[in-house]
Amino acid sequence: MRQNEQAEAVFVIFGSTGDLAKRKLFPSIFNLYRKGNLTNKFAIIGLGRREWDNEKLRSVVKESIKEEHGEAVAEGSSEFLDHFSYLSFDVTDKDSYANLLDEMVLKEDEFSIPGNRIFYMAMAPEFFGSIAQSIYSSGLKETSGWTRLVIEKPFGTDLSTAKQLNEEIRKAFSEDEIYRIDHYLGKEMVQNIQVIRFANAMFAPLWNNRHIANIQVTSSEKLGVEGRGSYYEKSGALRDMVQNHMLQMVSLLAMDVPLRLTTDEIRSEKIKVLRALRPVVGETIKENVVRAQYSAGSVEQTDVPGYLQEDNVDPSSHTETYVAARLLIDNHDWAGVPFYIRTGKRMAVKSTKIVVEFKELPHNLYAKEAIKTGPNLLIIHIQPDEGITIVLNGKKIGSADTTPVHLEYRHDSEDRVNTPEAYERLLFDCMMGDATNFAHWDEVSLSWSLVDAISNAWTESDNQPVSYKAGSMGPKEADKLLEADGFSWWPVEQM
Ligand SMILES: NC(=O)C1=CN([C@@H]2O[C@H](COP(=O)(O)OP(=O)(O)OC[C@H]3O[C@@H](n4cnc5c(N)ncnc54)[C@H](OP(=O)(O)O)[C@@H]3O)[C@@H](O)[C@H]2O)C=CC1
Ligand SMILES: O=C1O[C@H](COP(=O)(O)O)[C@@H](O)[C@H](O)[C@H]1O
Repeated sequence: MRQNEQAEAVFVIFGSTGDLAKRKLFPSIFNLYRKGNLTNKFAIIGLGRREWDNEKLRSVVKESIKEEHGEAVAEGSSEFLDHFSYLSFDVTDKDSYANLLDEMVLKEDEFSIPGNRIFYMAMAPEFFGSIAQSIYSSGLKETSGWTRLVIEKPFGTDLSTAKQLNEEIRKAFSEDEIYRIDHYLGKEMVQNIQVIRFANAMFAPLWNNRHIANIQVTSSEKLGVEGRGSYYEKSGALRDMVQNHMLQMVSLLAMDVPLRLTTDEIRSEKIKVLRALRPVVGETIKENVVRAQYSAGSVEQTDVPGYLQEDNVDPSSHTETYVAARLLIDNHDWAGVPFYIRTGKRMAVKSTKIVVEFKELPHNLYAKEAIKTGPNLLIIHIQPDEGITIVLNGKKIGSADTTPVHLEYRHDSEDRVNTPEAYERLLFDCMMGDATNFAHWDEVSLSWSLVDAISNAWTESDNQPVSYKAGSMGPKEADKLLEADGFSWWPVEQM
């Protein structure tokens, strides 16, 4: 994150009494304040239907600070908490917006804020369009400063609903005022993908189908649906993770070198990748996508129910909790290189990792029948550990044999103390007007097209999810996906 830059704005949180605000937004805003990335010229106006008052909101914010930083820091946060106020507010009631305008003007005056306004939609997506239009029609955008709209996921449930939502918000905000959150784009090591690729002479020339055999992107979770059964039933892993986080990582891995490190140039290269992704349609679904659902099992020695036994889940549901896919990019650099992605809930480990497997040398003197050399790998550890590993072949000490040598760089705990969390980084970028790590509409619409094609092919072929045991690394069908190409998943557990 850039140092010595400070934001001055009123920040309106629609849904400030909810889970996201408490767990992610309040701690992130506090961290920005603590690090000096907010001046005293800021105010947070929290909205929700509950009959809270300023004191109640401040006590919730204080509690979230305490959970992250402990009692002493929370006790010393009163100056920060003074910037928070609360309005009981029903987003469907037009009169509420007039009260909000009064409150904003009051706060701008109190904290000498130069009219900059951020509207953060931390609410159920069905409200996004109408809130944006009410912001516009109630004059909340008429200010001497800038206005920005931050939108949480999910951005639609398919291409058609996403288009409709986009049209609604575009009536009130221009594309460059809209910040569509994908929190993976705020993760330290996701942001590092571009640096690793574009700032290293040892990778840049090799980053193509002449030298790379395949790329594997895994995001596995130990958690189940955690009380979000009704949302997840309609979403499944395909819409919940693939449409956004997984395809964003694929586009960062496959994008061409941008002309400059500007928002427009980077986005335009990412968009080209999404345009070149081969749609998985009709019969090709069977060889390219695995759809699965967890059955009862054990995660960390604790018995857990299967998906069908979770609360608010239809006991005969066909919703997938796991997806693995082979994606192909039809362009000059990537033709013939499979990008394998997999994501699932209730798996053996929480791990997000990228493994880039390089092609073997055409003539390797050391690759003899008895002595096998392995491929070179670049592993990007995104979470829970952060860093990179490069796997090379070296000589086994005292022997003529070769052995894999791991060169590791992991962020140690000292580095990580001051590492901003994804939301903190993204909030700061939004305040600074940097939309690079937010999804442009073209990215959203292209990824929905790909996901809709998969979803339609599943429906047309009456494809049902296969089963995997909770606590495993997914179904055997996902292994076969790679075996068919002569590859296998690199383990993400011990790497
Ligand atoms: N929680 C998370 O970890 C994540 C959440 N998200 C997204 O963030 C958004 C919010 O999620 P989350 O915080 O979990 O949801 P919650 O259900 O916890 O909170 C919903 C919020 O919306 C408010 N609300 C609902 N209806 C109205 C209304 N008519 N007028 C005013 N306020 C209303 C609620 O206030 P009240 O109850 O006081 O009316 C509450 O503050 C969703 O889009 C979700 O997909 C994305 C990633 C992660
Ligand atoms: O967007 C989402 O992401 C989380 C996983 O995020 P992570 O940062 O913990 O990897 C996932 O649990 C959730 O279902 C999904 O909506």
